[in-house]
Amino acid sequence: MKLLRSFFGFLDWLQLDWRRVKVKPFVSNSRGMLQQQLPRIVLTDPNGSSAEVLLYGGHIVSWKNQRKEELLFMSSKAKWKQHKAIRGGISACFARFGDVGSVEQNGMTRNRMWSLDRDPSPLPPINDHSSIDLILKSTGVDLKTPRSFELRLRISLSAGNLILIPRVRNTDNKPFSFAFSLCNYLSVSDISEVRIEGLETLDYVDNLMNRSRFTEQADAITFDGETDRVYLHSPNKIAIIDHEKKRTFVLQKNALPDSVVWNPWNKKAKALPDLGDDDYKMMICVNSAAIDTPILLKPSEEWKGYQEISTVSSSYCSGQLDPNKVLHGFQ
Ligand SMILES: O=P(O)(O)OC[C@H]1O[C@H](O)[C@H](O)[C@@H](O)[C@@H]1O
Repeated sequence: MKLLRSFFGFLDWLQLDWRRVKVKPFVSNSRGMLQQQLPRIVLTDPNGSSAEVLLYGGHIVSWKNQRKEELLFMSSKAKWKQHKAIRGGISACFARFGDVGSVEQNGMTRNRMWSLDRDPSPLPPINDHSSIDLILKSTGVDLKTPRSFELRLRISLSAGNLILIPRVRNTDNKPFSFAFSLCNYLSVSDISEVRIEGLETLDYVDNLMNRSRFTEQADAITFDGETDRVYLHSPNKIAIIDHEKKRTFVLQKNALPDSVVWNPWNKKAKALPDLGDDDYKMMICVNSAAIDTPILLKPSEEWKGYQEISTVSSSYCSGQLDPNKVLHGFQ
């Protein structure tokens, strides 16, 4: 009884409808080694899809479709360790991205405890069961710069769609600039069978070549080795085609002009302690980001981004997918 009372008290604190949003104290055993005691929120959609969000890092650790198939990659060696980001899922990297400068690689927002945001204004308050608003305030955060900010993330689940709306507010008395990335680890059947369309002909920064700039020559991005690139001024719609699964992720974005494409391949995978040796075959990171031109915010100003991922089934058409159909035809 005492346990039940504290459970409903916790829901009350979260201001969630207990019939529709579940809060579980443990991360599911089925997600690799992520069995630590981390509060998570489970969003469900009437058609059967679901998403699991940790307050730690505001991290989305699972997104399942109506058929209960997992759409996000989670490392087989994923573990929770204080001050470390979880390898997999979707997380928001704020303030910096890449290993430039003296602050933490890919920002510190992935390894701090976020809270439920009771006042998401000026976004309208959430009145449906498949969304949640999270907030991370700079108070108490040992970040060198920016000093004072509020980082918000709205996560909304609907039939076949996962929508993220990140926002950053400058609560300092002087301007600051920042880089931002939504790091999406997508689950794929076999990286050698994956093709990304929408990034062809773009300029990119190659992180594996001392950040030199190149222009993409291929008519689609395919993978046969380590890849770590920032595609500049990428279109607002990108298709990630998994030939073997006959599934296409359609990634739409706004106010996030760059796209990071990362796969560590075998050598780097072995060097990463929280990634299984063969895990690289089942993942592709396609991040929606603002890196090349940092975002500048004056005091009290707010920046708002947008990302929507959906899946459509795709099939071969004489050995090739029609990129126009993938990018424009499946609405
Ligand atoms: O190990 P992490 O900090 O999570 O970074 C993982 C990867 O994220 C990005 O996609 C970067 O482009 C890579 O350079 C980096 O190695």
